[in-house]
Amino acid sequence: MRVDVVTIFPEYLAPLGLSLPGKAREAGLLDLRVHDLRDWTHDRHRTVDDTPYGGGAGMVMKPEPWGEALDALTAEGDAPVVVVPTPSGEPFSQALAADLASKPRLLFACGRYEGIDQRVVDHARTRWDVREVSIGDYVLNGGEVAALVVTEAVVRLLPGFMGNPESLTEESHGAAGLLEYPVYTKPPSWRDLDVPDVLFSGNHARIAAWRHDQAVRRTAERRPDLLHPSAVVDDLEVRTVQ
Ligand SMILES: Nc1ccccc1-c1cnco1
Repeated sequence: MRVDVVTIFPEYLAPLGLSLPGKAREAGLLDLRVHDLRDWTHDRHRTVDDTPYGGGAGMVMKPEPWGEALDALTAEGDAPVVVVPTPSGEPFSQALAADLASKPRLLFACGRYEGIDQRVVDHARTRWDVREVSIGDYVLNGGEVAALVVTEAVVRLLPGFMGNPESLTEESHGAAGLLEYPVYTKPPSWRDLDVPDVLFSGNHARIAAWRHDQAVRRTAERRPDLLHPSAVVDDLEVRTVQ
């Protein structure tokens, strides 16, 4: 997969060179290219923003640099899915991560200030698959953090990336659609807190059943919205109030 990130803060994306995505790059699974939007400006101050039409606080990112950047970056290679992080976007989810992981190329357009001139997105939609994506209902200063989040969630799903793809099924929001069960390691007792006996039983069917039950209970307690209405947890019957 090729991932292009266009930003006025390229150094913000440095963490992508570390850990998970870094490993993916070494393995040749990820071709990551970070670009400075100001490379597509032509004035002495390398201007990327201006005051908003209609008045109001803050500045808006000018369309011209974005148009030139997208033109230049899409002149070669696969047509990208253009991912625009924005608080007004569709909520990012594991399902969306899986969808994006199936694409040959992503191009993140990271906005700052009060946002990018709407015509950039409108024009991009005439040429590419554009996904406006929110990583949550809170305010950030720009799209770079969201690009880091989405890239990590997508890259770890690439075939050949995770050493043990089985773990993808049991983690929170994995294939099982549940939160993950509690995990333990040595020592068997720590500050008077003991590891559940079932995990020492050696009975793999019993351990698997206990883990599934813990995952369902935890999901019912913390995220009943993830459970189907018909799910029943022992004496806990999860109902949705219509
Ligand atoms: N708040 C923001 C400001 C700029 C670009 C993205 C965001 C964002 C994305 N997901 C939540 O917020």
